[in-house]
Amino acid sequence: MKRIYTVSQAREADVRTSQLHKIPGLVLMERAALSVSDYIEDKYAKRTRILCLAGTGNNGGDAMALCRILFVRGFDVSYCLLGPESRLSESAKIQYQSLLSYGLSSLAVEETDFKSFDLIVDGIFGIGLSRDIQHPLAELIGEVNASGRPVIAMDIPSGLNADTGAVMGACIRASETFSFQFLKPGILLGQGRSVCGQVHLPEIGIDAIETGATLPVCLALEREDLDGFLTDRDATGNKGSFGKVLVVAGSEEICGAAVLSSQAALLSGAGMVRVYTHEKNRTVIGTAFPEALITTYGNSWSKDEIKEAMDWADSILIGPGIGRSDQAREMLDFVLSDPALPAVIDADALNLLSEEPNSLLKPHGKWILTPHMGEMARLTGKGISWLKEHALEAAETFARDYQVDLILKDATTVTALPCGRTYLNSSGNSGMATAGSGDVLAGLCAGYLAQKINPEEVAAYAVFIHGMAGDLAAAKKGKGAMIAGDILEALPQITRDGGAIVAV
Ligand SMILES: NC(=O)C1=CN([C@@H]2O[C@H](COP(=O)(O)OP(=O)(O)OC[C@H]3O[C@@H](n4cnc5c(N)ncnc54)[C@H](OP(=O)(O)O)[C@@H]3O)[C@@H](O)[C@H]2O)[C@@H](O)CC1
Ligand SMILES: Nc1ncnc2c1ncn2[C@@H]1O[C@H](COP(=O)(O)OP(=O)(O)O)[C@@H](O)[C@H]1O
Ligand SMILES: [K+]
Repeated sequence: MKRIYTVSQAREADVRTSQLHKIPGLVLMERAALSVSDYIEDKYAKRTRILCLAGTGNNGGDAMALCRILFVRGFDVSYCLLGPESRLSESAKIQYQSLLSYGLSSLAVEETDFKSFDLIVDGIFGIGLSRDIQHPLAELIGEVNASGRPVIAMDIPSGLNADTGAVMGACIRASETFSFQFLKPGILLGQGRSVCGQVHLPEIGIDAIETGATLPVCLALEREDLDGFLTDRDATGNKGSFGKVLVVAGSEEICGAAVLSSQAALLSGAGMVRVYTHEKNRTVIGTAFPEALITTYGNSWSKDEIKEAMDWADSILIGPGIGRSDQAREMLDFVLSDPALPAVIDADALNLLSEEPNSLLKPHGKWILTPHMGEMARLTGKGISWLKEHALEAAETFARDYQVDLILKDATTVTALPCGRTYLNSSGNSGMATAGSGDVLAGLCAGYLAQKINPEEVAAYAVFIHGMAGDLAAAKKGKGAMIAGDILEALPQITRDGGAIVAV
């Protein structure tokens, strides 16, 4: 599991390390530069022409320290200092003076042809970027990007907001990013994934900070974390003991969502799935998914029937394809009046809730909400572009205010828990932007909930596994051709192998 630190958390960790362990910032800077120079030495020949672009802050200090180390190691390296000497931070000034002592002075940037270098190092801005980049640096960044040369970004590509992933005026498009010690949210959110390239996380000796109510922990799951998630299936278990899922899905006009979500619930390992749907769907669901139990309603639905199904179930999923009719609203109200049943609330159920979000405030147990950005916009009244720039904050606030697990689906899905812990998902790909993909995720969540597998963290793990299945589907079919059924089909490939879950 990787830690993700916001700018203020990264700064707090730096200060803490310096104060508690008496390690000066210069030592951390040296280690940051060493981690990149070791990498360059492994990957590039000594004749490689390298240009380090250095701003006046500590990010520039990192780049100048790197320039010195590479020079001492025999590389053909130069640097451009992008700003007056008078603006240099304390540590950057020391790095600059050290370079001068080796006889290395800064190239004049206006006379520098970026194309004449084989590798460019971006140390213009790091986490200290505080406003939009403007002329002339914005044009310079454009020229670096247009040069077509590989770029290694120190800490974060210059111009990327480290907290949100928004591009601030202009942004370096890096082929590789060395994020020192901790990931930053902006590397995964917003434009981060498209401008960071391959991300490295070198240890440079910064202490992890203790995090509490004021500092929520943000994490990224990795494949190894799944080892402890799915426990061995009890050899003596039966279909009743492996969890029963009630899926309230589909309506008179819509059927596919019910099939996809209920199949995902069963493929998660749950013992039984019962679909509660409109009678018109019985034949289609029975044919497409003969393993499902099916209970149907017609023009009117029966409270007794759905209550009986809820009493039977260990978890419920409500929403995919239920529409926004009065009937759907009544069913949703009834289902949510049972605080004991763990529930996944998806799709149309979220749209219905957005008409009266206060109903989320009534007492409840485990509720997982799975909005995409459009549904989140309706739930919160905020615009989609605002939400995209504030995904982390929006998800954390919603989870805390309504005491629900909030899965905010996007290219990088944010899962926020009411306790303050948040996950940014790193699996998955753009091929998953295909109709029905979200239904599969909702079914997975309900399936794991019914099995009572690590209920606290189940939402984040389901998102990660869903993304892994999407990656397998993309490998097999291609991102353009894969459909939600391919994600379903890939789920069984994520299997246990000697205690470790591996994608085969
Ligand atoms: N501390 C540690 O222990 C370690 C820290 N490390 C490194 O330090 C980095 C953080 O360094 P930092 O705080 O000095 O900020 P940095 O990103 O260099 O930029 C600040 C300068 O930019 C300026 N500026 C901002 N926006 C601007 C704009 N749009 N256009 C123009 N100017 C703008 C700003 O000016 P001001 O806002 O004050 O006017 C200031 O002069 C971090 O990312 C990592 O690489 C590593 O060495 C590991 C150990
Ligand atoms: N570019 C992308 N990269 C990774 N995952 C994506 C991307 N686009 C969409 N997804 C994932 O695909 C799923 C789409 O869900 P949703 O929008 O609810 O689809 P639907 O309503 O059609 O089922 C979500 O889990 C989302 O995180
Ligand atoms: K940078």
